[in-house]
Parts: sequence; structure tokens; C-alpha cells
Amino acid sequence: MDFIYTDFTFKYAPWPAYCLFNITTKATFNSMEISCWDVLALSCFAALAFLFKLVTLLRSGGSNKFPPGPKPWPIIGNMNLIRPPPHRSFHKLSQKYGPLMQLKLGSVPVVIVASAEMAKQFLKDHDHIFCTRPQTAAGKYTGRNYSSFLWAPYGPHWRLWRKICQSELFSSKRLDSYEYIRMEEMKALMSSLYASLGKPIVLEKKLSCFTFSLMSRIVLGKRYFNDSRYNKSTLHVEEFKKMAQEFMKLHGAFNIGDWIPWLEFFDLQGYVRRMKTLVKNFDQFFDFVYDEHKVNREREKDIFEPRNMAGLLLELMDDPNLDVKLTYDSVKALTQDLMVGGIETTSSTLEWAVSELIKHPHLIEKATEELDKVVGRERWVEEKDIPQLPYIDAIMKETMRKHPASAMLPPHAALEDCEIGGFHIQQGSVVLVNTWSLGRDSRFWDCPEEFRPERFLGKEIDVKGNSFELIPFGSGRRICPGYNLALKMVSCGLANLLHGFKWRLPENMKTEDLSMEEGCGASAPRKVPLVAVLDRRLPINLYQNVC
Ligand code: HEM
Repeated sequence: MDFIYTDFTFKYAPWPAYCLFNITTKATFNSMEISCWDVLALSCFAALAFLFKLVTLLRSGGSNKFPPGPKPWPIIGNMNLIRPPPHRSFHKLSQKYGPLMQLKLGSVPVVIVASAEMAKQFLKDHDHIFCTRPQTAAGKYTGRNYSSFLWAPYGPHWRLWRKICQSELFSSKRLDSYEYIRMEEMKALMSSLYASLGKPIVLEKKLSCFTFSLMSRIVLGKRYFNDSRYNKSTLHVEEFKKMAQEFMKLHGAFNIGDWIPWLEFFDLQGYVRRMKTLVKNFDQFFDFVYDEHKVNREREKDIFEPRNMAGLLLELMDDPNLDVKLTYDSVKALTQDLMVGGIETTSSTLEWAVSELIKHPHLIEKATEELDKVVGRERWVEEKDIPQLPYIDAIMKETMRKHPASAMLPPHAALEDCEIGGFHIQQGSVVLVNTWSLGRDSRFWDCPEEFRPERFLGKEIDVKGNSFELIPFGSGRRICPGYNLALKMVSCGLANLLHGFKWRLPENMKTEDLSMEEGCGASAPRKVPLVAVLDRRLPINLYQNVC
């Protein structure tokens, strides 16, 4: 059986992108005639794009140096090329063409997976065929020539990363040893929220400070961020946040050059230029961090014992017994994956959870009732309390169902030809699993657009890749290596946000006015950041416990 080829046109994209894709789909697959106007439009656009690239290249010489300092982050061009975001467009197409659909984007066959049964076929039954990544500009530039964990093709290098993560970086012993950091940072977040009691706060700002500081201490060994302007030894939290957001946006964007290789050179949307700038900025920051680690290691020499992930990676670089030699560049690539992978995803999940709860205040009542019963009002929630808090767990799962931080899994690719559901899948096909669609499958979820944590109570649905109707972290070989850490951060963070504060919207704003629209980017964050007002719930002395 062969796929139905849909004529996928970028209805919402601006005219030039629409024109380019229309020409390619027409010419390659539907054998329709290309009008001379199409060709003329494309040629004019390509000439203009080339000129634009030349001029910007000449003008930008040397302006991308790190640190950005007090200068605003350079935003080049309009990121929001496709409206609505791709997972929504694909969801609509899947509703029309079925849970397994193939599009030809330019010259690349792209398989869109939109049901739990099909996701299981790709990520479990045929995982050995679909566990690699395609070659894209993001992998080449931000993934440092496919050497990062996220972009490494399936093979010895990727297997080494997985082994290091399982046995060293994310082993349960190591994660337990970081519990005090998680608690300290959580208390620092609570103190910072307390300082703004009664005033409208932009929650996302507070949450990203929390996740940045936490990940920085776990991965790099200390807070490399502060709240004052940039100085020599630390990076302003806003600067790194913009870098992480840029990373997520570039990974969620549709780069025309990935699908129509002869257009790659032109970098029509400017994404490649942005990726190169981004990596330069990451590099200069990580160079600074690793230089400091090297000096410490040299000073402590014989007694040096790595206490954080960066220290461990430095040690492994010198290990002659590894199957693959680790280069400094690939170590920086993994550090980048760990930092970026854990920041936006966790803060966006927490922000969505609180937004849904503010929209449905009766759920907050249920959650706080549970917290008062299990934890009481004399202390903060600790990680050991989480197994006794099923309602908090249900809220977290419901948030991950309705607002998965990875609305589509990063692309997988077929290592060989194979047949799934009676369809032939060609070697090299790109596979996109739409987790956003899985969470809206009405065969599994009653009223999927409603936020109802109760649907998880008493059910054995986990988020660790075993229940295919809910796979926020993916499944199979490529499952997120940081999911245990992420679950600890999200569940304990959410429990304390509800335990410590009463939440409401600013004066004159009704719950109906609270927008739940998604913005662009791989983590599908809120389009408009949540602004909320907080009141205290616990004894005053608990909030003054700043680390
Ligand atoms: C709520 C938080 C998080 C979510 C929703 C999430 C989700 C995901 C997803 C969906 C994938 C891709 C799976 C696939 O390709 O099938 C992934 C991969 C990855 N994640 Fe996470 N993640 C989260 C937190 C973290 C954290 C805390 C870290 C590290 C500190 C991390 C590091 C990574 C890395 C390195 C990969 C690449 C793995 C590979 O390609 O083999 N993530 N994550």
C-alpha cells in the first residue's frame, strides 16, 4: 500500500514560503504545471534573499561577540513563520487523513504519527529502525556537527552519551545527592515570590530563575547567573534565558533548507545565521565555565573529586578506556543539551499547570486540601512527600497531556525501509510523533480540551514511555534521559507553589480573560506570560529561609 500524498501547502506562511513549497509539491508529486508566474516569483525572491544575505553578512561582521552584555539580544527576522504552530497544523491534517500520514516536504518524505497505537509501532516495536535523527541544519550547527546527545545519529557516539547519562549523570544515587540543591533552590523561589506578595508578578520570570539556578548548580557546579547586569564571572539570567529560548525556537522552526536542499545555501529565513550566532554565544559561556573547572582540577589535583556534571565530563575526557574518544567540543555540546533541555521544558510545564489551576480555582482547593492533610502547614513539601500526593501527580500528568513541553518529539529518521500499518516507509524518511495530538485523542481521553486531573486518579498511566497515549518524554531508546530529574523538579515545585500561596488574577481580570494560547517554539510555551497575584498560606518564618 502506498501513502496518500497530501498537497501540504503552508496556508498560514507568508507569501514567499507558500510560493516555494507550492512549487516543490506541485512539481515533484502532483505533476501539475508550474505557472510562469510561480517561477518568476521564486526567482525574484531568491535574488532578493541572496542580496539580503550578502548585505547582512557584510554588516554583521564581528557584532555577534559574547558576552552580549547590556545590549539587547539580537533578534534577526520574524520567527513566527508558521501560524498556527506546526503541531496544530499537523493535528488538523491527521484528523482528515488518519493517524499515519506522509507528506513530502520538498524532497523529504515526512511521516506524521498521531495515535498511541502508531506511536508504539515506531517507538517500541520498530524502535531499532527509528532511533536515529535526520540531518538538519539544527543538528549541524546547534548540535555541533551532530555530536550533541540530542542530534547524534544512532551509533557508538550516541550509545556512549546514553551510557554516561544512565550510569553517571542521572543515576539514582547521583540524583539523590542533588536533592539538597533542589530544596534550596525551591525555597529561594518561594522567598522571591513572597517578596512580591499582593503585587502582580510575571510567573515565568520567577520560574526561569528557579530552573536556571537549579540546572546551573547541578550541571555546572554553581550558579553562573545573577540578577545584576553582566559582569566578568557570571551571566545575567535574562541573557541565558534568551539563548535557551532562541535554541527552542530554532528547534521548533521549519527551516526551508532542510526540506529543499538546493535552497540551503540561501538560508532564506536567516535561521542558520541565528544558529551560528547562538552556538558562538554558548561556546564563549561554556569556555569560561570549563576554564574555571580546569583550574580547580589542577589546583586540587590528587584529591579532585567531581561533584557536578561538568566536572564528571572533564574527567571522562581523559579516560582512555572509553569506546569513543570524547572531544572538548562534544562535551560542550552535551553540556548545552543538559542546560537547555532542563530549563525551558520544566518552567513552561509549571507555568501551564498554574495557569490551568487559576482558570479552574476549585482544583486548587482540592490540591491544597490534600497538601494540608499530608504535609500540614508547618513546613514545605519535600520530595519524600510526593508519593503520598496523588492529586498533585494527577495535575502534573494532566498538564503534560494537554500542554506537552515537546509538542512534537524531535525528529526521528528511518535507518532502513520498513512496513508499518501496511504502509511502506522509505529509508531516510523523517518521523514526527505529534504528542500534542496523542493527548487529544478522544478514544482515550473524554473531553480532551477540558483540564480534568481526576481522569488520572486510580489509573495506571505513567509518563515514562510505557503508556503511549501519554509520552511527554518520548519512549524507547531516545526517551529523554533527564525525565527523573524533570519529574522531581516539576512535582515538588508545583506542590510548593500551591502549598505556599493562594493564587489569583490581577484586579479587573476574570478567569475567562486568561488566554490559553500557545506561542511558537519546540516547547510550545504560553503565548502571553501568566501574570498573577499571590497571597501567603504558611507561617511567615518559612518564607524567610533564603539560601
Ligand atoms: C518537563 C521536562 C522535560 C520534557 C518534557 C522533556 C522532553 C524530552 C523529549 C520529548 C525528548 C525527545 C525524545 C525523543 O526523541 O523521542 C527529550 C530528549 C532529551 N532530553 Fe528531555 N525533557 C525534559 C527535561 C529534560 C531535562 C531535565 C534534561 C537534562 C538535564 C533533558 C535532556 C534531554 C536530552 C539530552 C535529550 C536528547 C536524548 C536523545 O536524543 O537521545 N530533558 N526530552
